[in-house]
Amino acid sequence: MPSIRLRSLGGTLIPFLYPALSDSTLTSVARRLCLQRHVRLYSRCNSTIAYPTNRHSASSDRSSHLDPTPDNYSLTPFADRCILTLEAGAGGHGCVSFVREKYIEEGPPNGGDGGSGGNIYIQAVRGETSLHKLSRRRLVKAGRGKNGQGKMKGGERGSDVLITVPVGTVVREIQRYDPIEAAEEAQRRAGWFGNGEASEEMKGSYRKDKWLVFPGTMPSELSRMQFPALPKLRRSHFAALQPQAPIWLDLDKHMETPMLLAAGAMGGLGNPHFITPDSPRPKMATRGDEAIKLSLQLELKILADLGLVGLPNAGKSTLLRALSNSRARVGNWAFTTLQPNVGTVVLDNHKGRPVVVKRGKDGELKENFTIADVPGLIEDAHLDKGLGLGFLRHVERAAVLAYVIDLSRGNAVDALKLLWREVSEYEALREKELNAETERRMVTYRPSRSSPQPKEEYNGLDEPVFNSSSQYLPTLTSTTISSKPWFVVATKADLPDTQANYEALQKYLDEVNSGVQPHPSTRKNAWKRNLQSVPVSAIRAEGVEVIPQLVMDLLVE
Ligand SMILES: Nc1nc2c(ncn2[C@@H]2O[C@H](COP(=O)(O)OP(=O)(O)OP(=O)(O)O)[C@@H](O)[C@H]2O)c(=O)[nH]1
Ligand SMILES: [Mg+2]
Repeated sequence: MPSIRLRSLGGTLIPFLYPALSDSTLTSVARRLCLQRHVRLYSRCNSTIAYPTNRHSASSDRSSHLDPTPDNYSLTPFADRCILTLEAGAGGHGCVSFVREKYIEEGPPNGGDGGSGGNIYIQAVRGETSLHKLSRRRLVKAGRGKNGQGKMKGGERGSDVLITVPVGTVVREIQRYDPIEAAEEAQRRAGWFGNGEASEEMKGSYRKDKWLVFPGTMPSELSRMQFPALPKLRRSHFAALQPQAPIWLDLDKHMETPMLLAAGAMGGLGNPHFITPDSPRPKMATRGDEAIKLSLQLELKILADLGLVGLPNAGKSTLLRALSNSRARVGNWAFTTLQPNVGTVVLDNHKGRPVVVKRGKDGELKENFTIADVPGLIEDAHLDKGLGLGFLRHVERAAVLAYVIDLSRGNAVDALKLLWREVSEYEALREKELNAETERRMVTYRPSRSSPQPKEEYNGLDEPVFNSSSQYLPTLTSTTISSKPWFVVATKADLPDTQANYEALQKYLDEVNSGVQPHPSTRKNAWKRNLQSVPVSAIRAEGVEVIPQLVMDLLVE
């Protein structure tokens, strides 16, 4: 089949898009893009794209992928925020039991200890993409330890629970109830904790919530029974592995092993623990401890390499389909996309030489990169109009941003400025939020494993303790949006009368490059090295070939 360089279809010259630009201007665009390779790509694309006479035969698969019917899409349940309550496992009760054997009339005590409660772990794993399962679950409880049994049998440990989350999840603590800390606090307030010993008052009293007695003990007998002092509060040895309170984790990497969030409580003590010379057959055991409860907020911020930002109906999802195997929904109306879509662009198709080869910053050969497509932004999105702003957090952490501009709808330069205005507003909002959060974290309340304070120093107020060390503070900011590398994808370039719009857009970017025009974000440290616009027809997959190389070049910056 002959390959056709220029062909008129519906008044549009194909390929590629703007033949007027193809010889002189295109070479200069390519130079601007530092894309000598791309010229090859362009020219290869020009010389190899061949349109069959019947457009719908050979290319029907491809075109139906890029211009699908509105119902041809895959929709996976998605949630990017959720609040979870975690309850580590409570401890099992200790057992009151005695040896019963022939010829041993009153056997010694042999009640086993209760098992400790299960732990709750978290792990960020690559395969997960959404928090929807957790948002439905709301309460996560680890297993309770089993009770101890006779013959000195200790109770089994409660079952652990593992929460798996997508890579990119940020975990923040909202509330915490630590029974040990609460008990220590209560003791301190009551003045029992002067020298770390329980006072005489605590001895001899029966507390239903702490003690278990031999079954069948009569109330009258109970009142005569002498109870020893309650054993010291114990933390499970796992508790040392819990993250520092208040929890703030940024799980931005795949984790090989789970991380402990909440350790289970200790089990109660069996009756042999309470043997004294005066009471060789104690009829009491302690109940298992209550476990820690945490309320956490989980927020997913997708970690894609390229984020697509654009007005509704600009063609973002079509572009994503053209670059990857994504089945994002496409439709000729605003807000077709209601939740973020992530697609993966495979650079090495494993058919001979890789299409694009680049080593990442860490020297690792990159075989693919990911693209996040989010709902469109509209004017005044920062005033909570439309959907896009709420979803901008998913492109906030993308390494490179692509502003997708529809060339067939109004002035492309105005559209780009509008997008930047909204993105800048979002950035300002985020900065405020981060500052407030940093302040909040600089003032932390008494850490959970604090040693009891001497009585005279304790003034009875819940006074915040200033945490002068910042070593536990995680890095709060990723790169600000305006300082990320970015470029413009000018879509729908196949439509008539779009060429002038594209030229004006590129002229504007050149002027920003050279400093004649201010950066559209109006920020000081905004990125403006080699600003470029790439004209494409996503619906025909024309011109999109240069994007992977361009992204890879910018990723290494
Ligand atoms: N002619 C032409 N039409 C396109 C092109 N890209 C997208 N379209 C059409 O533009 C319409 C909108 O495309 P989408 O990809 O859904 O746009 P979007 O930016 O994802 O829209 P929202 O999800 O609503 O923000 C669809 O009817 C597409 O077929 C293109 O390059 N050329
Ligand atoms: Mg879309």
